[in-house]
Amino acid sequence: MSVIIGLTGSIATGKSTISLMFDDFRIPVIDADKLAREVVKPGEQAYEEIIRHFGSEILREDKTLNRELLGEIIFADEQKREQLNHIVHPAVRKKMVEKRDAYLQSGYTSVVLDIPLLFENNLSSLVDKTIVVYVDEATQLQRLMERDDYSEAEAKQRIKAQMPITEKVKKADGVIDNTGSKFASFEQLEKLLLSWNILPD
Ligand SMILES: CC(C)(COP(=O)(O)OP(=O)(O)OC[C@H]1O[C@@H](n2cnc3c(N)ncnc32)[C@H](O)[C@@H]1O)[C@@H](O)C(=O)NCCC(=O)NCCS
Ligand SMILES: Nc1ncnc2c1ncn2[C@@H]1O[C@H](COP(=O)(O)OP(=O)(O)OP(=O)(O)O)[C@@H](O)[C@H]1O
Repeated sequence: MSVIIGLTGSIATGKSTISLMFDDFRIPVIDADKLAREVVKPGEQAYEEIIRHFGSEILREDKTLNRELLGEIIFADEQKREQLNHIVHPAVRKKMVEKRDAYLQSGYTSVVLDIPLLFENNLSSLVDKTIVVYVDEATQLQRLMERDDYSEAEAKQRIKAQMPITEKVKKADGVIDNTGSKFASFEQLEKLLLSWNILPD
């Protein structure tokens, strides 16, 4: 029997950090953020739609998307964020399902979908179990500011664009508290997978 794991959390709580650890269990990970970058490459349908909605000012000189500028726009304006989500999310979802099914067909019995907005977008039906990567809000803010060099205001704006991490914890089947060391988080992941009887493929 196969198990699809939905890995989520809030911005900068450590999803990517935990997702790398699945390598040790030989469980493949499908990264929604990565797919969201692929579907907006020049020539893709979502790329054309973004230009129609946001204008060609949203492009860099080399015609690729100016992600920094688009981020500034959509995290400051909920309506614009919804417009972008409406363009990008269906394409990401389609690619995720295709990749998930390809892994299952090739014999993997466990697959991870790393989806930042899993609960916001009601995507629980795509997975069998959910893991939320948690850190307290002060740690989240500090790690986000350090990683992306954001001001406190910029970081808070991005945190506010998602469901609070405490709400996500309530919805999770399993929680990894990533406030401590990466090794402590790895141990929690290992324990969780064993408790679900998920062994390396
Ligand atoms: C606005 C964009 C261009 C900014 O790009 P940038 O390279 O700076 O950030 P990146 O894509 O690495 O996202 C970083 C984190 O921001 C958060 N985030 C991204 N988009 C959103 C959104 N629409 N709503 C809430 N949080 C978001 C996620 O936690 C994500 O992990 C980009 O985030 C984007 O295209 N967002 C829309 C697609 C989306 O929702 N992606 C997230 C999951 S599919
Ligand atoms: N246990 C930890 N101890 C110290 N730093 C950590 C730990 N886990 C993650 N970090 C750091 O915190 C930052 C955020 O982690 P990461 O990029 O994995 O978060 P994310 O949830 O994937 O973010 P996003 O939602 O933006 O994709 C990174 O700089 C990472 O190196």
